[in-house]
Amino acid sequence: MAEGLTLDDLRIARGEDELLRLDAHVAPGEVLTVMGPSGSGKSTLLAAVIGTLAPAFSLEGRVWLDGRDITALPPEARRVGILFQDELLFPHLSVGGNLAFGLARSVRGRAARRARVAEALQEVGLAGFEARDPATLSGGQKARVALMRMLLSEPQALLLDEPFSRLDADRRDRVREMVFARARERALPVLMVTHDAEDARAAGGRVVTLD
Ligand SMILES: Nc1ncnc2c1ncn2[C@@H]1O[C@H](COP(=O)(O)OP(=O)(O)OP(=O)(O)O)[C@@H](O)[C@H]1O
Repeated sequence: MAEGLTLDDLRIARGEDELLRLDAHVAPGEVLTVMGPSGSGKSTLLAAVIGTLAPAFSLEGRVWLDGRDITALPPEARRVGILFQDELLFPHLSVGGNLAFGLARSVRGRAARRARVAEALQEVGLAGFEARDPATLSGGQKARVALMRMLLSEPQALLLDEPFSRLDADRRDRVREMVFARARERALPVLMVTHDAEDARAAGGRVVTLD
């Protein structure tokens, strides 16, 4: 199997009703945008890829990631990162605590972990924000922390579920560019669900529409 994310004749049904069918390969560094009306199954598709599909649904076909068949793996073993519309930062942890939570176990030792968190904050223009309470951040700052928390877990693919829709227009452009640039640098395949044609245009890749 090729590098990247492959949805190999994926079919999701609820009882007798087929909700969606998709056959697609997303190469490393490429963005595939999925559009479609409300209820067409966009979030359900992402749930199938991260491994959190509700029991009401059945799944056929396979999901491959960098040559591994991840279809039946538990979510934490898949190495797929996701960003949602809501950043979902842990409110009881500091910014640094949120990032340390995401940090891959392979980074060992207190000093090394601290350094990696500091570097991540620096990378998104938030140097020195370790002790801040997430509640005191702007929407764009929260989005950047969520992005780095996800990347620190060293995913091999990135899923985006309307991640920019809560941001105001100005921040949306900057955060979007930051997310796509990081994904390209790390050669991550990206699967993005959105209602926003501007997201699709900025991603620059192929668009599939669910009906
Ligand atoms: N846990 C669940 N159990 C049963 N049916 C569900 C469940 N979650 C969603 N559905 C149904 O599955 C269909 C697809 O839902 P989904 O959330 O994937 O759509 P969507 O395209 O993401 O919609 P939106 O654009 O509004 O977010 C809908 O008919 C929805 O009601």
